[in-house]
Amino acid sequence: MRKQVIAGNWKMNKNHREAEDFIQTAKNEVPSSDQVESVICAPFPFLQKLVEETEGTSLKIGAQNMHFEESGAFTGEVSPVMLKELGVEYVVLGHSERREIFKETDEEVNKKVHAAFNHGLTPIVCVGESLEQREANQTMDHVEAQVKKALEGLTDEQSQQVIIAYEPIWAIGTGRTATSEQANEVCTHIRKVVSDFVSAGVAEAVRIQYGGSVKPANVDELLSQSDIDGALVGGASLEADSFLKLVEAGKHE
Ligand SMILES: O=C[C@H](O)COP(=O)(O)O
Repeated sequence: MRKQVIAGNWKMNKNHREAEDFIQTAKNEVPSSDQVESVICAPFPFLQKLVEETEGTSLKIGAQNMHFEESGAFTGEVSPVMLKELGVEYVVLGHSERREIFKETDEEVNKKVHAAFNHGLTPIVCVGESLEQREANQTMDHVEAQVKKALEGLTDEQSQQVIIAYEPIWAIGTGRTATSEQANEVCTHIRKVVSDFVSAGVAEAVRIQYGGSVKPANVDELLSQSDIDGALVGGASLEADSFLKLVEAGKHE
């Protein structure tokens, strides 16, 4: 039985007060549970405060990106060492917005995954196809290539700890969710890719999230699918009530 992971990705939203209000409401409501792990991935300026506020609770804090180098002349970047020092535990890597807008490559994502493990951070690695790729029947090949490159050079144990987030780009922030069957079909394929590329044991244990317009109204059906082990949520993670409903759904799977 895999533990569900419900991760909120706030993207570039909220001010300090709003972040604080969210955490005050959510931190004691998030259950300590064997069934579900709860994470909020916040903008860099809020991380220190959020880590402090959630200490001793079951709500964990993640970043939304980082550089793969420990330090150096990389103006505007944040290193894994800095995140670890703050007490951040997770980091979203290779989100489609990073890949599309900031031109991140599969190679960079792989370097970041290695850097995350070198510094004790759990990577949430995003993969997913565009609408054009889906319509051209390239979804499975595209996602397979992204997963293999992300896991390249990892030990089996590290591969098992990676959280893979399948996010079809056409379903992100559009209100257009993949059907639970569409989402599960790709997540099942990802598990097979991990099985062939790493091992059957790792594939059985690795957690695969779905992301793309997940909300309280559709989360139960998505999480009930055989190969979906949680959700990476943008819009519906911005309000504490809504995030808590998603966590509650994860607890019941
Ligand atoms: O990281 C989260 C995803 O990009 C999904 O965003 P969304 O739930 O607003 O569609």
